Amino acid sequence: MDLRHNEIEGNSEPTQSLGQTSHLALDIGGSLIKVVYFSISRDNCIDREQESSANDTLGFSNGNCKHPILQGRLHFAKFETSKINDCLEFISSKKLHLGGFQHHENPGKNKNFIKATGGGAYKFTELFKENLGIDLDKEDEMDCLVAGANFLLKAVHHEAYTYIDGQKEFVQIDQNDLYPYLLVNIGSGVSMIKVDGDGKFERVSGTNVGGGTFWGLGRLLTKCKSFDELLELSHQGNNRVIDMLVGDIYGGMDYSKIGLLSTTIASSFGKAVSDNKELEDYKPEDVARSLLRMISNNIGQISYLNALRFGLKRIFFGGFFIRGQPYTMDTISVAVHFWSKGEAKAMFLQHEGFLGALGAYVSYAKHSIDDLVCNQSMQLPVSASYTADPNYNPLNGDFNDNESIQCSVYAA
Ligand SMILES: Nc1ncnc2c1ncn2[C@@H]1O[C@H](COP(=O)(O)OP(=O)(O)O)[C@@H](O)[C@H]1O
Ligand SMILES: CC(C)(COP(=O)(O)O)[C@@H](O)C(=O)NCCC(=O)O
Repeated sequence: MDLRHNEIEGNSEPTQSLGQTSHLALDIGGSLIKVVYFSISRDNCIDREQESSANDTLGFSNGNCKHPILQGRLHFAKFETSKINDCLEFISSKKLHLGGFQHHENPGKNKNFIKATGGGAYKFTELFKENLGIDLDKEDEMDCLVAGANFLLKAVHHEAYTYIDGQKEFVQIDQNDLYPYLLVNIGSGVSMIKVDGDGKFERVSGTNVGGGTFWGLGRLLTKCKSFDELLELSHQGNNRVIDMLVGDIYGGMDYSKIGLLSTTIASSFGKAVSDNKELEDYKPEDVARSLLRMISNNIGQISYLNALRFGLKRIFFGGFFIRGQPYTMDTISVAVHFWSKGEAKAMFLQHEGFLGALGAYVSYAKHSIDDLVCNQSMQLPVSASYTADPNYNPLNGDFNDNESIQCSVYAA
């Protein structure tokens, strides 16, 4: 299934007004390739020369102003890593790879590169070279996850939100009170990163029971052909058909002495032990629901324990496993709330799956201008405004269906 996101209305084609003005960064993960690219929505470079002559910088070889602030949008797309050729075709068809950077020291050598992170940036280096003629300039995955999260939490107005008991509430983050926090990225696997500042972090834990586990086990147990089909099934299922509840063990009663309600799951998939049924005797939707609950609950608990280790009160969950799905977020939120006795708070991110790709994108900015002959720097603004489709509700759909961030790119 083509995961290509629908092009946002309006001028989403990269324009050529100042030479190639589309920038591209990739996060090639175990399950999904995430693509972030910038394109000018209109050619209104505001020349910063009037603002400050402090910068002695390269002029634009074919632009009409030397220090433009380019108004544009950050676009997001994702592809299954197993269908990497779809991603190559997408990049090629939009000429996104042509807006790249050339190394200053070899101007004669057309050595185009784009920023990439994730394990696939190593695994698919040759494929990108052969198909698009570009080098993948690799950035560390953890660096990018943290840089992407910090950028979003500082730059995007409605980025972080809580979701519990069916209620979604955006959280305004005070930039002076952002750190420390725990970042839990639920991808194929799960990384748990204590973040103390820009570029100051430590990966403190992780688990191999992650998004790939849900997708892999779910596919085997339900015969689903796609992740979306598995997710849809889990919406319809009833986990109590298969999960053994406290009440199933205590004759319908709570085990109140240790604070367990009769409806609390005592043992995931525990009923399958005694029901004397085979897999095909269970509805696939009930299996999918129990699996989603088990994995989400497990991640929520491990996350809380790591937050407890370091006295962290805020846990931000990212990664495409979440997909803004109410049941997933509610399960994680309830787990964190229950185990922390309300001390810790689970929060989610609008751009949950694009943390790494955004981190790779902003890493262009760390190159000094001496290293690059570039069409524009990657200095992203602190105050990108989030331009959402008015009909978009993250609780119903996938973030990157028709979403983008309105932003400006400052030329150094
Ligand atoms: N369309 C999809 N196809 C496959 N997996 C998906 C899809 N949407 C969400 N997922 C979930 O997201 C996980 C991958 O999340 P992601 O953050 O991209 O991690 P990675 O970097 O390992 O690919 C998958 O393991 C799966 O659980
Ligand atoms: C190896 C990874 C960082 C790769 O990231 P991903 O592609 O899963 O987003 C991640 O899969 C992971 O942290 N796995 C868990 C390893 C552990 O048990 O800590």
